[in-house]
Amino acid sequence: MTTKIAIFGVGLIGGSLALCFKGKPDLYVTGYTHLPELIHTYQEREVVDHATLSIEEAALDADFIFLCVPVSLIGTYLDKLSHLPLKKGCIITDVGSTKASVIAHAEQLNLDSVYFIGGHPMAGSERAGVGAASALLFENAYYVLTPPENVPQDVVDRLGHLLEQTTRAQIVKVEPVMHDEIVGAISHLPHVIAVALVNQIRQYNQDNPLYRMLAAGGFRDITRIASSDPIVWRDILLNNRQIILSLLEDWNSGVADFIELLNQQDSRGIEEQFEKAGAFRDQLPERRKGMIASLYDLYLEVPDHPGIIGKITTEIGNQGINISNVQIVESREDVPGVMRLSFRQEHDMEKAKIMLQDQQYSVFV
Ligand SMILES: NC(=O)c1ccc[n+]([C@@H]2O[C@H](COP(=O)([O-])OP(=O)(O)OC[C@H]3O[C@@H](n4cnc5c(N)ncnc54)[C@H](O)[C@@H]3O)[C@@H](O)[C@H]2O)c1
Ligand SMILES: O=C(O)C(=O)C[C@]1(C(=O)O)C=C[C@@H](O)C=C1
Repeated sequence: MTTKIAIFGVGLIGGSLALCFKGKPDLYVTGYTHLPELIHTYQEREVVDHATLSIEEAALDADFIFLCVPVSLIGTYLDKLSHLPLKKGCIITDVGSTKASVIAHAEQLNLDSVYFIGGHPMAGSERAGVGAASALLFENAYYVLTPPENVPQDVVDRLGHLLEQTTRAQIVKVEPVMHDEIVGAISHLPHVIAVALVNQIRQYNQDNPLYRMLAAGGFRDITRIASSDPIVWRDILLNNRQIILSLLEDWNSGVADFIELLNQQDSRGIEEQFEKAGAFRDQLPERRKGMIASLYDLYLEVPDHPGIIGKITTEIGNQGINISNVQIVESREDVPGVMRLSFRQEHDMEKAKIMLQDQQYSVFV
């Protein structure tokens, strides 16, 4: 019998889940979007079996519903679904980066013979949208589930089994408030710090462009996540604000400690900070999945000619090479624009590189 899965919000996470489910025996994936223009994109990229603008069409006969929209919209869609005659036994879950408020919202609803189980895959990227989706995103990552006590174990197992089989992630159960505290510290706080740091340097750079020019590995390593989606992160930070505010107080006291060490010229104290941090960081689990490696990037300088982007992408497409994402990284009047082409397969990137170099483009990986 076919298991029907509805995905609301086929972006980075929803699209990656869709790619994990699609094509597996007896699974049928429907993608819901509120934007008509995205229907075509989903079909073109073949991420779902069917795409629709109708909540009812996606949800009414679904066995599983995944809410993969920004955090502030999860409650809105839960409300809408709670008024529909969903299939008996349907499991609704979400992928939101915060859990306590979502669970509290679901508990207030009168869900009749359907279940809500909170979820959060601990994998992602600074990229957004279906173009960045990858079937490999969750491989070996932890996938948190926060099942309410009144949901029977066999129902939780049904969701866990589907996810383990298709995403190859490892399921872990965590209580919602503890989830928000821990994820606040290891994910939300780092995003705030990265953004504040980049904005600090951005201001210095306004007076002296050497800042950006000389920025090397250290700055890039600590700031990748500063390029994350503003709407997704606005929602996460506002939703988890009490916990993040308290974490920022601790952060301030860590900064104050450093100021003191420098004021005192405390060499041993500074060494100790690095020693303690290094010892802890070295114990982090090995990278557990292919997140960034799931996309292979090629950069090329493009002259400022109308239609140049279409020309390049069409020529690559004509060679049978699949591009996963296209982005203009830089466009100023006095320098050529830099175009980033992302590929899911390394051999696609290599083929495109050779083709573009043959055409005298300046290409770098
Ligand atoms: N980005 C990450 O690294 C990451 C990791 C784990 C979980 N999450 C969570 O996953 C969820 C989705 O984030 P994402 O990174 O995939 O973002 P995304 O921007 O790539 O995808 C969001 C999707 O929601 C859709 N959407 C936006 N407004 C909508 C509306 N009003 N109605 C219906 N659909 C709407 C968008 O069209 C898009 O398909 C968020 O709740 C986020 O907290 C993100
Ligand atoms: O690797 C990244 O780019 C991410 O932002 C992934 C990340 C994280 O902070 O680790 C971001 C948000 C999530 O909810 C889970 C994972």
